[in-house]
Amino acid sequence: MGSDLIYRGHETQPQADVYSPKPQKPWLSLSATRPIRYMLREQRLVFVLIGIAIATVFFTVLPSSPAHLNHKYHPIPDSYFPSESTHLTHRVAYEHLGGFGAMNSGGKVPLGLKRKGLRIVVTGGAGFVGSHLVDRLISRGDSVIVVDNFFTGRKENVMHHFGNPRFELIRHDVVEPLLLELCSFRFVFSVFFFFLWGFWKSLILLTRVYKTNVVGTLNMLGLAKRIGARFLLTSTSEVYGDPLQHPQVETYWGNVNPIGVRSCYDEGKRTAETLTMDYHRGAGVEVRIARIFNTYGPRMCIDDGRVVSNFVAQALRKEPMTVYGDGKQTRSFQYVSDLVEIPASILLIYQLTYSHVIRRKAPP
Ligand SMILES: O=c1ccn([C@@H]2O[C@H](COP(=O)(O)OP(=O)(O)O[C@H]3OC[C@@H](O)[C@H](O)[C@H]3O)[C@@H](O)[C@H]2O)c(=O)[nH]1
Repeated sequence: MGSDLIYRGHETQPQADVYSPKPQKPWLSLSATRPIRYMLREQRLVFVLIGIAIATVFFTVLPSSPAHLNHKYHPIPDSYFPSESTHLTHRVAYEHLGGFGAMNSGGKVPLGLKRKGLRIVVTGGAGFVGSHLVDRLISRGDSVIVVDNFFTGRKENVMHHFGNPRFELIRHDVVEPLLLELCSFRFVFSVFFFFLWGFWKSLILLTRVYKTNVVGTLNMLGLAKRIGARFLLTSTSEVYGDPLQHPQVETYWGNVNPIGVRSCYDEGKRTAETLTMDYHRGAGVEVRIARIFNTYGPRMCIDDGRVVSNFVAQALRKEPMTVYGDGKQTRSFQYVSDLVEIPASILLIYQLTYSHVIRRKAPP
């Protein structure tokens, strides 16, 4: 009976924790429309529309790069290539926008930001002109890989860059292929093979001059093509040979003796120019050719046989200066630091819409 005294009132209480499913809501419930109603109520929609309008104006009305950079192909102007090349079209710098061309090509570099350095391979970079170019490139913030076999180049010309993380030196002869793996970078190549008459005078070395200019240029063009780099050939005024026209303009084809004593250099550079233009026309490699005239300055070899070094050496030894021939020949001379401003700036000119032969020559 005791059990009768037990309170059993709870058995009659409603079961609060019994599961009772909520009624199904329609698919587009009130909670789903709540943000919309909020936006309408708070007039947020106006701000959203204003934002979209600003973005539209920014990305469509204002071009991301200057109009002249939006063209993919441009004819080569007649004034530079009066032969069959005038009818050809070719690629231009800003097609390589994934690489170094992207750096300054769009005109949208925020004010105050420094230019991103280029990655440049300079062959012959330990030589007279090459080392001055390397100095110039490093000083403006570029990264440089010098390739040199030290035939005429000297380690002392670039030693002051040792330890700089933006400088590398490779002992290599460009006559052999250079299998650098440079994926994801866009390098620029400068090729320096200058003719030092006092040095290259034996038969074996004269044939070597030709081979270096031709096979070396071919190898470097192949590398430039493989990695999608811009290529600068440093050519020479000697492609005009013994010119019949003064001053020489880019459209003048020269007067070269193919069997002359210095023809290995003249013809070697002429072939190098031919190869450069063939890689441009046939493979779309973007190229520059700079025809450099008589250059002097620090790091010249005193015995390289050129007129400035010869005269200086003879003056220092208090010997008479030797004037070859009738002495009526003329030259334009330039100081090396003036010269290297030109290739350095060539590499930066993204606005150039055609490959360009640039003849660097001081006024006579
Ligand atoms: O002792 C000398 C040396 C040279 N000369 C004359 O001086 C003139 C200049 O001769 P250089 O040997 O200095 O050089 P060049 O101007 O012919 O070529 C030079 O400049 C262009 C570069 O591409 C060449 O690599 C470089 O040799 C020539 O007419 C030469 O006959 C002399 O009268 N005396």
